[in-house]
Amino acid sequence: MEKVMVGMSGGIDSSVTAYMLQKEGYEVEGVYLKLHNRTDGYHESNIKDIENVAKFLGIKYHILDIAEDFTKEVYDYFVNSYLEGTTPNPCVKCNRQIKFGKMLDFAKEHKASYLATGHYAKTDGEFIYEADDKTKDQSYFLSQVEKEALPFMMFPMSTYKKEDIVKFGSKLGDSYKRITEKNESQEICFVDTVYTDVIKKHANIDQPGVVFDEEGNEVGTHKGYMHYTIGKRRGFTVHGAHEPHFVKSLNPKDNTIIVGKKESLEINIVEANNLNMYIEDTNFKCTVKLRYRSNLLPCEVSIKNDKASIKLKKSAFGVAAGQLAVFYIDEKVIGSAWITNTFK
Ligand SMILES: Nc1ncnc2c1ncn2[C@@H]1O[C@H](COP(=O)(O)OP(=O)(O)OP(=O)(O)O)[C@@H](O)[C@H]1O
Repeated sequence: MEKVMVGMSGGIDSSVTAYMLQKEGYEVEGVYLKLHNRTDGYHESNIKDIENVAKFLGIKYHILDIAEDFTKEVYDYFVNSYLEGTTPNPCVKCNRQIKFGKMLDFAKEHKASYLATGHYAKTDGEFIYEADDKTKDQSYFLSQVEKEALPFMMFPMSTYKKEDIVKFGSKLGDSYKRITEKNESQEICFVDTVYTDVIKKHANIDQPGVVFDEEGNEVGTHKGYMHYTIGKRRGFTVHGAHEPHFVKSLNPKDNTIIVGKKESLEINIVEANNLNMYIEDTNFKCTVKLRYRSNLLPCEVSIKNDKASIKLKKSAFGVAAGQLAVFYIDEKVIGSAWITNTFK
């Protein structure tokens, strides 16, 4: 029997994933990653749920304490990005380094042929594709996973709707029902409220500063640059403005922000580095997502010296350095790169 290691979070998707793979005839084992050093009962509660599911299915489960790696690769990067005035994407880092890095290594060490998760995405071992449930699709977050990892990945949720998984799970017995009654996990697993609450633990974010317009005129005040991301339009003052103003850039060095009217935030060219490509081509046409919840924008990409220059067919608004540009052809992810600069 082929073995599959399932990354189990204590949530419904990964719990149903384990059930489905067992029904398909795989030998299933689970692994729970302790990603943070939390002492508030968070891990204990997740592990209890996993234990119940494991008992119900009659499977083995492991606990892997990976908090040190997670802190270094994901958490510190997240905090530092805000200090540097960029907008991070911790889930993308986690998928590459932790879930399909360290957790995959763990699965292989335990002689599993595959690592399955409850992500909403598809893979054929060569590429990643959007999931059928477009409202839950997580292909964006998976696009930095190394090409070498793809043949080992399984996403049994790929063709399902989240609501159907919840309905299905609630009928599987008490251990599953309990999980469906939990609150949905938050978007970023270590952010309980808002990102600024996390950053506050590491820096004094409430240091008022000056707001400039694009011509360099002092036009107002703000609460501290770390409160803002590109495209934000609230929480700062612009004296005498009749139209809404948006954050155009953040300057950590002197704690200033530059704001402009909507049209001044429109950009046509995006530069990105640290590429992770699933194709060999260096000049191609495709569509690109410049943040998770954005539309697919038609573009032309040219890659040179591990840098991508992305020429958009139509201008985009509020594109932030630090976010990921993910390249698609139809539903297929062909690669991704981290945004460094944008130009009109
Ligand atoms: N702490 C963890 N340990 C092991 N695997 C995890 C952990 N957190 C997440 N995963 C895996 O990654 C998948 C996607 O994570 P995400 O945080 O998006 O979960 P989710 O959408 O809330 O899913 P679930 O309902 O399974 O929690 C999960 O379905 C699970 O397979």
